Amino acid sequence: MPNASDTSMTILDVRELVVRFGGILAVDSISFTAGAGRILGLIGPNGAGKTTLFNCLSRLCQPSSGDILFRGRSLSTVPRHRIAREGIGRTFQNVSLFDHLDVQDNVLVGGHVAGQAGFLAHTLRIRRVAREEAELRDRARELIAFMGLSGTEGRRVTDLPFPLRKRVELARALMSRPHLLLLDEPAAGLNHEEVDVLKDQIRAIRDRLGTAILLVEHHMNLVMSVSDKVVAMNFGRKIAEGLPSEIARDPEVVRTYLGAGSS
Ligand SMILES: Nc1ncnc2c1ncn2[C@@H]1O[C@H](COP(=O)(O)OP(=O)(O)OP(=O)(O)O)[C@@H](O)[C@H]1O
Repeated sequence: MPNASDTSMTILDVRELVVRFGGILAVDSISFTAGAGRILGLIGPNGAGKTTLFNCLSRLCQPSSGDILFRGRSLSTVPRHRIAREGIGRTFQNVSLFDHLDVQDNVLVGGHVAGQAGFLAHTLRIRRVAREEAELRDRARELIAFMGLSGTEGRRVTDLPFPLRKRVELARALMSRPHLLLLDEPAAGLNHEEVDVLKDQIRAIRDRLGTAILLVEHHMNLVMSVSDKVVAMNFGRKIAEGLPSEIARDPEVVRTYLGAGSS
């Protein structure tokens, strides 16, 4: 059983992070760590600051102060377009795929951010690129199977039901072999059976690929059953941090969130 306070293998170290939007303090001096190969659940009611924090991790949002260390290095100077190369992958709350492409090509897109050959080399079609392409295709095939999408490779993503589109997005995020995967409400729009499948897939990403996951989610059952550690937020502040069982009985969490009619 992982220990929530074990920081010996820290992959993410959020230090006194503050984000202001004009007069609004969206993130109010948040600090926490996430372990390598562990699942961290981030919960809180609407407006708690989860998305803002999440966006800082993928560099879509610039903190007002504080720092985020990823694998011991500050993200403060990493430009947004380099974040995948740094080893951070993400999915979006509203699935974001290339509608005119099929499943395989959508997944392949995720591999090109991590490719070594670069755009010019791709254009010239040199041998190294051909080899790299073949490797990427193999990996895409593996991940498509891993996400239970075998047989859909040639289908346009717009022809797939929503739960499968979400899986395509996950497979694409995994193509770059992220050390940390940011999942923004992956259970949104899924029914009970689909959430059960998602639970298994999230655990498999941790256990078989060794990827750390930061999970922002309103679906309490999902968060509590897959997370190794949970951080609870309210009004931009961290109100609790610990094992799911500790968070579930934390009085402030119960008062501000769990008692507010969650799933
Ligand atoms: N771009 C922005 N400009 C101004 N205020 C913002 C902006 N983004 C977020 N906020 C405010 O910051 C606070 C935190 O919002 P945030 O979206 O991070 O919360 P959240 O926990 O993700 O909520 P939800 O669960 O509804 O997605 C809210 O008061 C919100 O209105």
